[in-house]
Amino acid sequence: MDAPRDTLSRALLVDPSVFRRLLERPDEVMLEHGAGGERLVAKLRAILSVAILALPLIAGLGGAGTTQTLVGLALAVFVNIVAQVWLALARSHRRHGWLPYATGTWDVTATSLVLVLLAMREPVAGVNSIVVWCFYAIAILMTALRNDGRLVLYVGGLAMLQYAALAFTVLALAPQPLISIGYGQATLAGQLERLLLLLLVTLLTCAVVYRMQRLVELSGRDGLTGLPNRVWLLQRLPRMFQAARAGGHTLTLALLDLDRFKRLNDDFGHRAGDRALRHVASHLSEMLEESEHLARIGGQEFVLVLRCPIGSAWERLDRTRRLLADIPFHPERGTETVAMTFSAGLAAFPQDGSDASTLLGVADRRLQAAKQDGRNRVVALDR
Ligand SMILES: Nc1nc2c(ncn2[C@@H]2O[C@H](COP(=O)(O)OP(=O)(O)OP(=O)(O)O)[C@@H](O)[C@H]2O)c(=O)[nH]1
Repeated sequence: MDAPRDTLSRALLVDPSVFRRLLERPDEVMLEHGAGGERLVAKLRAILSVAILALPLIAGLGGAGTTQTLVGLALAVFVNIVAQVWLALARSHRRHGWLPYATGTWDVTATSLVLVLLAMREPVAGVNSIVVWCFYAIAILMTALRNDGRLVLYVGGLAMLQYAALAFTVLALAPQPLISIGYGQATLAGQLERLLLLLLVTLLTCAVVYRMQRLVELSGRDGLTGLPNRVWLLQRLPRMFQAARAGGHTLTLALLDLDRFKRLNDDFGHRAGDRALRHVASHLSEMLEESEHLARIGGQEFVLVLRCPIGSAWERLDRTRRLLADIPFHPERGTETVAMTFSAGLAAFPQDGSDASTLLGVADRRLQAAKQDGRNRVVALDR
């Protein structure tokens, strides 16, 4: 399935993995930011549509016929109504996955329709107007605000297809040569250049979206262990809670802190401490099941999000604690082994709280109790 995509991306001198990533569904946080981008685009469209109302009025004052002015006015009102509908949908609380595709289709098709109207009056105007043609490029560029590579490729592809159909129809049907004082001469080479420019704008917009996705991804990773970090966790937790509520299942948050980690750093140095953190991270990762997460939220602090009730979470984590303590860790070559242990506090969603800060607060209280009780233990209940 990937072979044709890979060939295409190689032909465009793009790493196939970049192309594949652009065709993937962006993660929830990117889509959430993209919904904000959709609102911004909807506002811009609404403002631009109001400005379009002035065009038939100016034409009327400039001597255009009454019918022509009224038709222009009716079209401008229609454009405004549609813009207001898009704005209302973009502002609604529910996120509509189809909305960016519908508005992208509208932006491109509205541009094509204006060019068709121009071409009906004067063929060369339809294919040589710079101002109207630029709206294709604007429609493509605006997809960058929605953070979705699939949308950029769709809108860019649609713009190229519609413009190619219009340009070749006009070139084939209109009397030659296609020339006018206001719009110059329309040639096949000129039209191919315009299509190439649309392709370039699409690829550049793809590059912007890809880089943005990479930046978001990097900002959510811990450089030492490669695990998700605090930012990642806090952004995703509300969605995880929503999904748990919808599915009617319990989640357990575990806040873990390595025991006497300062001593390990002091005795063997920071590099040994870093290796210990990676050692613990890889061991904790092994206990995760599907749709469970492990994040490093601070120096020697980790959070586990487990998809099970607090009782089974306690059993699983306590088993992991005992196993970790039994695995020999060599802080340095030739030195004796050190037992790595941790203390942890658990909190259950929705029983102990229904938001991240409450649950982390409860888990922290229990973690502190575990430390006070002598460390190397998991606490699931308040004393
Ligand atoms: N090597 C290394 N050390 C870190 C990192 N982040 C934090 N630390 C160290 O972690 C240690 C944390 O020490 P404390 O907060 O006093 O806690 P502790 O020694 O683990 O003691 P308890 O939590 O009470 O068991 C400090 O020495 C920090 O310098 C890191 O990324 N790498």
